Amino acid sequence: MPPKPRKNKRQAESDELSALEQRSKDPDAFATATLFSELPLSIRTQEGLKRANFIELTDIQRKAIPLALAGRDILGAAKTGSGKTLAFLVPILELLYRAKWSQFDGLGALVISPTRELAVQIFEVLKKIGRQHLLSAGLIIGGKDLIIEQERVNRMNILVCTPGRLLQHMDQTVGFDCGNLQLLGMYIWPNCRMCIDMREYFGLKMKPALLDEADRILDMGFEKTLNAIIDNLSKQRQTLLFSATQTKSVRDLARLSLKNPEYVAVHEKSEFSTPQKLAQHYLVCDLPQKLDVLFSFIKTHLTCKAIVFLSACKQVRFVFEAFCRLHPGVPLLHLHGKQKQTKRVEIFAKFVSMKSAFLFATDIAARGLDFPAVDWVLQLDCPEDADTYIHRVGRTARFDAAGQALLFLLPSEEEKMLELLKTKKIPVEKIKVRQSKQQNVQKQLQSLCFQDPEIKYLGQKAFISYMRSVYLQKDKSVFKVHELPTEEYATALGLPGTPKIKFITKSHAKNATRQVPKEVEELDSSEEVESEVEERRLMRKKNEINTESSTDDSESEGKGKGKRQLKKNYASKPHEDDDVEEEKKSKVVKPKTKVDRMFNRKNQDILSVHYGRLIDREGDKIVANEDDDEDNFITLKRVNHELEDGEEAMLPMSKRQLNKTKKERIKDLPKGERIVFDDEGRPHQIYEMQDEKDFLKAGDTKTQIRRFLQESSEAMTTADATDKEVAKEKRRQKKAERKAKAREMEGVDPSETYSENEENAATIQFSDGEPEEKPISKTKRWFQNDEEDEAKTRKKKRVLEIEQPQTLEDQEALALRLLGSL
Ligand SMILES: Nc1ncnc2c1ncn2[C@@H]1O[C@H](COP(=O)(O)OP(=O)(O)OP(=O)(O)O)[C@@H](O)[C@H]1O
Repeated sequence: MPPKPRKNKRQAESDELSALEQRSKDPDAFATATLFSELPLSIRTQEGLKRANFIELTDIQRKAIPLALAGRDILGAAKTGSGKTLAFLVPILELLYRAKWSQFDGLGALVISPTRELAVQIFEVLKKIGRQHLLSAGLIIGGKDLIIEQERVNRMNILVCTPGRLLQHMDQTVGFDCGNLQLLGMYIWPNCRMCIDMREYFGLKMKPALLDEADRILDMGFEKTLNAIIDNLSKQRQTLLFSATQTKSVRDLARLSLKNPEYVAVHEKSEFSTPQKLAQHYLVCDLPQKLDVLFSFIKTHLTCKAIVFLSACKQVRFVFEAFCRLHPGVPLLHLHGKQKQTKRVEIFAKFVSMKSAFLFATDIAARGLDFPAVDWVLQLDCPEDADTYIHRVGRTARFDAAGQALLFLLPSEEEKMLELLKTKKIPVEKIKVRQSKQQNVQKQLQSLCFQDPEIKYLGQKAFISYMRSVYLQKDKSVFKVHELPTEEYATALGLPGTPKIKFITKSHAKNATRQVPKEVEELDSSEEVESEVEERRLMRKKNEINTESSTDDSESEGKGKGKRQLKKNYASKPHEDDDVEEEKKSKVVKPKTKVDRMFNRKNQDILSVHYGRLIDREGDKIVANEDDDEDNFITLKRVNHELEDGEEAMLPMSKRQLNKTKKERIKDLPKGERIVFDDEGRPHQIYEMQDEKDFLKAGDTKTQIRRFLQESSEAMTTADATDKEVAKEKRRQKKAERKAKAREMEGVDPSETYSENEENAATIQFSDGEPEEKPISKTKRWFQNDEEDEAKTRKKKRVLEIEQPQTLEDQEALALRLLGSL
């Protein structure tokens, strides 16, 4: 008897699996493979890859996939854009398929991504190549409906997720079980303190797991999260770890953590660690000229697609908002960690789909994200280190494409940064800006700041954020905060004055007067970063006119002495505030008038109001006292240098306020008042006491009491009469309605008679100037005629007058009459 076709199919599948199993045992046999079709992959995977247009293997894929299919742990290193995602997604699909994984086996593979964008991206690739498989896959990232996820998560075989959300499900979702997990994929980025934690995790706790890209973004909070996640997972896993940067850390990871891992490094023929088709340039430019050069670049590259990296969210916001108002002639976008997740994903998708656009971004966009066809990567602010540089430029020249990169360096950064790049084998070529092509946007920015307090506020925050980011950089040989021309930079941003930045409290002043600390870690928690916005130039002008002295200033001068001393010691000459210097030299307190103080206060108000009103443009979140660092979840750029919450003064404050302690400031806050509202909604103080003299003007107390009683009783009588009238009217209306209803029941058209309120019973239409009364009636349909109307009325009028039956006989008679009438 011939076998049933279904059995045939099953048999064929099982034959295929055993053949694949057999072929996978010798990974060396695929050392020269160039196509996916040459690898021992199932027909389903082959089909998925073909449909997604993945035909040829990249180097890392050729080396890593056969090893992973043979069940080996892998530590891979390959340049950005070299196709590492497929190098771990293909084995996930294949290994689960070979294990005949079904919906009843639960979760088989987990890919943990540090950023939601990256998770979305991986999931998209997985969907493409896995469409022929019967496995279920889900994306669980923060910012989505947890309940919906909870309903589905238990049915998934592969999950791509972010760590926080995964842990949430582990804690809260009933039945969520990772005990059967075969593969764990994770983006762990070395070259940071997280790597040290990761080494411990993998070295001491983890058995083979599937990992992808080691790097930096994970924050300290992740340490605990990861710990908790790992505890929940099964111990039977396979590890594949990939990194774009071949750091010692990755090798350490291999030595310490994995059992006999294969170290797969893809060294292209070129001796450089960045893609061959990537042309890399740098230019040296003074800080105040940076925006001019950037704007000129945009104006001369209107058809390009580019990413501009800046060091802080607030800088991104300022440059984006300001440049949007300057209308450069190309779409501008911005992406940073303070935006809501949905907005970030939306912007990401928008930029992906655009042909020409400039995206201003923080390092949130530097790693892992695959923006197709990016022509240029500009680094307006110097990257933290050479690895960050590699990741940033890796957003262009991806896979087979060509790309260009331009790094902006300050004169003080040039020498050391170039050294760093050289040690990492990154070839960069110096270029010069053609002065004839350079535009000056300083005047436009100044006028923007003058017209729009929001822009001014953002500019001030951008200034402070930039300064802070430079100050917090670990490599002080590259980043020299004291060499920055602060005043010129503030002017270049269009600001009317230089926001004052002090990096230390009075308590720290004595120690700090000697030298600038080399490492920021040395500073203890009492360290304070203060920001104060001063309209110095305007104030100076006003002071010249008016010479009235002010006690306010002398006070703040005295109190602020320590800080100024500090400033002197910290800041280099160009950084020094001219006004402060002048004041010090003359030892005379500059006078300030009442008007000046009012102006100052008024301006502060404007800023506060605008700060509060700052638009939630494109989903940006503005949180008071928030840090400049990226999204808490994904980044902690310099973990050890984190400033304490609230250290940065967000709202502009007067000097006197700044010199007060927190307690004193709270004391100064206005006390609340109790207010009562009358019937008309007018506010009144709870006790409105009148002055006695004024009170007696209206007569003595007794007379006033009598008058009050009389007036009150009169008012009450009038109110009583009105109430009665209203009640009477209501009764009359009700009566009329009842009567109308009764007539209707009797079959009489209520419009034929006038009710007591006859004017309400009919609508009045005007024709030929004469009012004409027309009874309300339903508009006739197109198929109705007058005869039908009459018939209806006749039918309605056939009402049986029935007397209430008293006895059984009466009821019988009534029944007969009713029957007879039908
Ligand atoms: N075999 C292939 N054939 C064609 N295109 C490929 C292939 N492998 C990867 N790509 C494409 O190359 C680009 C980069 O791939 P991928 O994002 O996996 O690189 P990566 O090494 O993970 O980069 P990064 O280190 O920046 O995260 C993607 O657009 C991807 O679609």
